Amino acid sequence: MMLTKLRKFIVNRQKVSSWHVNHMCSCRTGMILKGLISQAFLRRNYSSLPENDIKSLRSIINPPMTKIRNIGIMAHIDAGKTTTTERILYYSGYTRSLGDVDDGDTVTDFMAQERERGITIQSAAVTFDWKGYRVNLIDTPGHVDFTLEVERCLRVLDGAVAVFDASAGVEAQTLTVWRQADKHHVPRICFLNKMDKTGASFNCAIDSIREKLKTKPLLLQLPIGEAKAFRGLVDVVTMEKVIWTPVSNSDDGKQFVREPLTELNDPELLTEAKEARNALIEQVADLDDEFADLVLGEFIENFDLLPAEKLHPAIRRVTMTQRAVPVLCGSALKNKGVQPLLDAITMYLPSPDERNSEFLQWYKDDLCGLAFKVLHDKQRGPLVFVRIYSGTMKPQSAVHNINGNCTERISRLLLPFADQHIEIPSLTAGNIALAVGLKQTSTGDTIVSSKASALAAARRAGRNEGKIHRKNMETESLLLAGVEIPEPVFFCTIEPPSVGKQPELDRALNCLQREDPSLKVRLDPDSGQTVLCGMGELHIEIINDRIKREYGVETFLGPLQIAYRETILNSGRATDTLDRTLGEKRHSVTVELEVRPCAREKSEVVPVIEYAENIREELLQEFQEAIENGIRSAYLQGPLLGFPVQDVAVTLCSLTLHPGTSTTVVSACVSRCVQKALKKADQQVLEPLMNLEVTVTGDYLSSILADLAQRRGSIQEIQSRQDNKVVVGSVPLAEMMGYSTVLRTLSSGTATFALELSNYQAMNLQDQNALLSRRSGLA
Ligand SMILES: Nc1nc2c(ncn2[C@@H]2O[C@H](COP(=O)(O)OP(=O)(O)OP(=O)(O)O)[C@@H](O)[C@H]2O)c(=O)[nH]1
Repeated sequence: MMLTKLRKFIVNRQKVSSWHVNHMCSCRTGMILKGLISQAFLRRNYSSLPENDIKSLRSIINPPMTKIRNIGIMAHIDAGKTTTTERILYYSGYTRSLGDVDDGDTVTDFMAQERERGITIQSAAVTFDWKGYRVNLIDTPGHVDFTLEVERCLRVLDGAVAVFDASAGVEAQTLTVWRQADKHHVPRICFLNKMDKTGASFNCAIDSIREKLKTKPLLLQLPIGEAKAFRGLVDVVTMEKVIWTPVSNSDDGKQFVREPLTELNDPELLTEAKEARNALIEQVADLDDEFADLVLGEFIENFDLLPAEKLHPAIRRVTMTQRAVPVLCGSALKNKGVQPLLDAITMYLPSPDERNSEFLQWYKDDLCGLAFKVLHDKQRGPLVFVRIYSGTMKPQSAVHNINGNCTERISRLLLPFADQHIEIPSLTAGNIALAVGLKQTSTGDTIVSSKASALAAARRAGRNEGKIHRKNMETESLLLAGVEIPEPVFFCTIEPPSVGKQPELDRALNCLQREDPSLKVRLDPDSGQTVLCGMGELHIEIINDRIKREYGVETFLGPLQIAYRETILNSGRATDTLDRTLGEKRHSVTVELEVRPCAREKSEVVPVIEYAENIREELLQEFQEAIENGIRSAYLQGPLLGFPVQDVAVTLCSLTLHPGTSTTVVSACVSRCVQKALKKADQQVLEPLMNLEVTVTGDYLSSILADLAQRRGSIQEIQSRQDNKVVVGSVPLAEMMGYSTVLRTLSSGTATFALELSNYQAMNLQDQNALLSRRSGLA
């Protein structure tokens, strides 16, 4: 019997490690302290799922694809994603008590650091059932430092819920995440949370969604009361009033009353709701021809006669095609509005088979999945979250990793139910699985059933396009698109307490890198020290913290430094020869090349490579690759300070090769020659320029502006948002070290800020000289 095969065991959350980062800060000292105090509650016990839920597993192990929803929750820091997720798990029966972020006992924020800091650092996947639907929910972090984590999740999601603080409307990070969701064409629903909060305004929040997100909000609900008076909502589609009232001393929001809105029970609200419904019908008819035909044909005289059952599918169509976004409201903290949100998720967001996945035709029924997250569990080793796109995944089976070109064995397969992992015998397409035993798989890898299956799919893909692919192109075409990994902007050295501990540190860094591709680790060629490169101060701080806590290695961090870039202001030309005899063989190459400035749209360390006409035609593929490798390696270390070079084009003017010269010698000579040419040009240091958004109450605005002026900041605009001012501008990263502490002091802990890389800009001569002197130890 299926049930007997289910072995249930508890995951000790503190042993499960994981990862993420970014740079946005909230001044929530009180909350952090509360989190620390609540350490005693960290081991909240979820040892048994309610009996009914265990039974329901029989049906939900492999539900029909149409009944699956892979959903992400995304938002700005503090909008209430974690609180909303907790309520969702509670109402769907997967937890027995309500977790509280402020008490540090939520299910999804399970890393110790998260509980202490009261923030969501890494996204945790949670599976649950709601009214016959299987929902896989990913709680994503709201900090800019963790943008990559958000994007990685968006890649595997079919729909998302954007949670807003109704008193703040659209905030900085929401914009970033919204753009990411646009990029991945993820249909969305908006949830205006915190309707109970002082300053909450449904209309202002809607206006800001319309203006800032440039989208069309579909008002499916109206709030009944705002701020302290918030009691419930009107379902505009069904014209029902939904009220949460405490039942027998319990205020957990499980019970609520849904009743038709009538002239008798609330005439004013009825008029308001009728207007909202008519506007909604017109708006949807404008966006959907099928619905427009229906309305024009049967209901043109009286929209009131249009039944909810006819409106729902039209709303679903415009949501799925991202022509508009349904908006709902509530207060997760006060336990209002979450169940209708769950209904909307199942009703309006797509199932896996409604999303376009072109490559699926090549895999047919063979297994194809994307590893979108790796966690390290001390007992069970790496736990890999896999979104299965086609075929079936089974424990005790081998799978082939296309990126790593290796075959591995899955020992067990788990479903992540709240904070328990349930062992399952198989999982089919559309689901999100947790695979145990994959030791080589990293975040972003594509997993298939075997190498032969990958090749068969490659042949189908090749045939489809009517051309023969080169071997590596075949493989590439079968990879599920990964996530763009942003360049780290901070770095610092990291050392173990003794040389003997270095292997342990290396092992820890290896594991952390598999989890988090935005963490880069390199060896300083001059000092031999290990260097950590990350996305923000918080990123590096958390990595260091995890190495200590989870891997037991005491570490010493060097001072945090900025990742500058270098470029040139005019062209430079150089010639170089490398002539070596190894054994009996002579390797000799002479190169002449020119470097010149070449502005690019994006700040990328990707060289533009050109060839003089006569060279290109005669050049063998292997030598072309050797030349380009040489140029790329020269780009990694600029002539001024050894930072990567950008916005420089290289033209290979001439190349003389002695027959039999190895490609390694060619690469080395080209690399040296590029360095020589760069030195001949006028060089320039580029510094990271950050987009900054500070939200502050009016009283503190002037001191914050004065401080930014001293930081070489430039202010683009100051917006008003409720009682707050939002300062939007840009500032060099070098001036933002320790800004969270300064901001906390300047604003008595009330301000928040978001920082995100804009681009790299030239330093002025004075600052550049000061930097060069500092780096050479002269100042
Ligand atoms: N008034 C009010 N406060 C809320 C509501 N929902 C959450 N909060 C509070 O807002 C704060 C942030 O809530 P979280 O759920 O941690 O928000 P988050 O979006 O997960 O935050 P990060 O993980 O740090 O990005 C906490 O103090 C919550 O108690 C709500 O509906 N109303």
